[in-house]
Order: sequence, then structure tokens, then C-alpha cells
Amino acid sequence: MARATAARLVTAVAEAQAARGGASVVLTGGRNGNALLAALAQAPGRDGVDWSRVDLWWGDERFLPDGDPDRNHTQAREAFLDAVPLDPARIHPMPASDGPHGHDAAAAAAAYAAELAAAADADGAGGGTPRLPVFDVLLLGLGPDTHVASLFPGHPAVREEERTVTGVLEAPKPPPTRISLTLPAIRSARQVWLLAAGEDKAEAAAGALAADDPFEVPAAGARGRERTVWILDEAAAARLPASARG
Ligand SMILES: O=C1O[C@H](COP(=O)(O)O)[C@@H](O)[C@H](O)[C@H]1O
Repeated sequence: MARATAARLVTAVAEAQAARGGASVVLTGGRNGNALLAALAQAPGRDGVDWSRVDLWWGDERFLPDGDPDRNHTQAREAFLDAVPLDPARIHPMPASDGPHGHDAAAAAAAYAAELAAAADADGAGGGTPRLPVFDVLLLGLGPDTHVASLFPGHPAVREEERTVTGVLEAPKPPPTRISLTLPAIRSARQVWLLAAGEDKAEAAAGALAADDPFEVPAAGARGRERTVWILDEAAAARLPASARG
């Protein structure tokens, strides 16, 4: 699944570059996101992309010191970032807890929102609401509890409608302090790809596809403007109704 998704992502990025010159991808952490990045580093078509014209953003981050092995950015660096010729100025990790905002996750989230707004202004998308650059593909790993990014079921962060980025306190999955794009920010992306591999995602995938209340099932609120793509392996698809399995 990771290899197939990597091939699909290479195509999507190359198409965006052909159409608009650059491409913008939002990365996810977690097992499925990291497997995808490792596959992307090895993808046969990866040299068909001009990596120096790709902006990389993050959908969420564990609010830990820079270089902490549990940070999504650290894991992405190990799996992918050092393997392709990216422009360092176009890699946009979320702030770390030892940065200028200290342990203030809300201030760190506001700083990331400002960075996104500046990028929106730079690419001419700044007049819109929310103020975000155009995301060509936004990746989300589905959590076994249906969380996406760091938006957890029943957590007030899921209901955030004004901000594009929010600090998340008391997350049920460690570490408890996180930063996350909000659902309106996620829904601004052209394409949202939800990744689910493994038996422990089967219940969540079936639940998310059937649910309509994002507060209880955050993955149900993750939609792309143009396309929403669910990418599941056989184990994660095991509980879907036969009609959805094709
Ligand atoms: O903590 C996180 O979890 C989810 C899903 O992770 P997985 O290991 O169950 O696949 C991930 O999407 C998110 O980015 C991450 O911070």
C-alpha cells in the first residue's frame, strides 16, 4: 500500500508542478504516514518530480523538543527528507517545544498559522478565508480511534472553526500536548488522502465512512475540496460493507 500510494503521490506532485509550477503537500505522522515516506524515498518515479519546487507542511505535530524521536518531523527526516533534494526554505515543520514559544502550544500554533498565512499571501491566495496556501495533497493517517492529525474524538479542538492551527492539550494519545491543523484548514486542501493499513484500523475506517458527526469521529470531517481519497489495505478494509469494497 505504501509503494502504491508513493507512486500516486509522485504523479499528483508532478501534475501540480506541470499545471502551476510548484506543488504543496501536507505530511502526516504515524505508522502509515512514515511507511509512505519511506516508500517515497525509494519510489522508481521519484526523479520525475522537481523536489526543489515542493513545499512540505505538516498536518500535526507532537509538541516536543526539536530532534525528539517522537516528533513527526524527526521521523519524516529519517524516512524521507534527507533522501531527496528539497529546498530547505520550503520545508515547514511545526514549532518544537524548545523553540521561541517555549511550552506554549497555543503560541506555537499561532506562529504556524502566521507562516501559512504568509505563504498564502506569497502565492496570491491570501485574500481567502481561511488564509492558507493551496495544498495540492493533504495526507492523513487514520488513528484506531478515528483521530486524524491531532484531532481526537470528543476533543474541543475538533470544533475549532476560526483558527487554521490549534494547540491541543490533554490529547488521549501521548504526548498530551500537540499542534494540529483544524478541520477547516484540512478541508481547504484540493485533495485529502486518508491512509489506513492494518487490522487495528478496520473498525475506525468502517466507522468513519459511515459517520456524519466529526466531533465524535474526526475522520468523518476530513474532506478535500476536489477529492477525498481513502487508501486502505485489505486488513483495514475488512469491516467495510461489500458495496464500499468494490
Ligand atoms: O499521533 C499520531 O497518530 C496518527 C495515526 O498514527 P498511526 O501510528 O496510528 O498510524 C497520525 O496520523 C498523526 O499524524 C500522529 O501525530
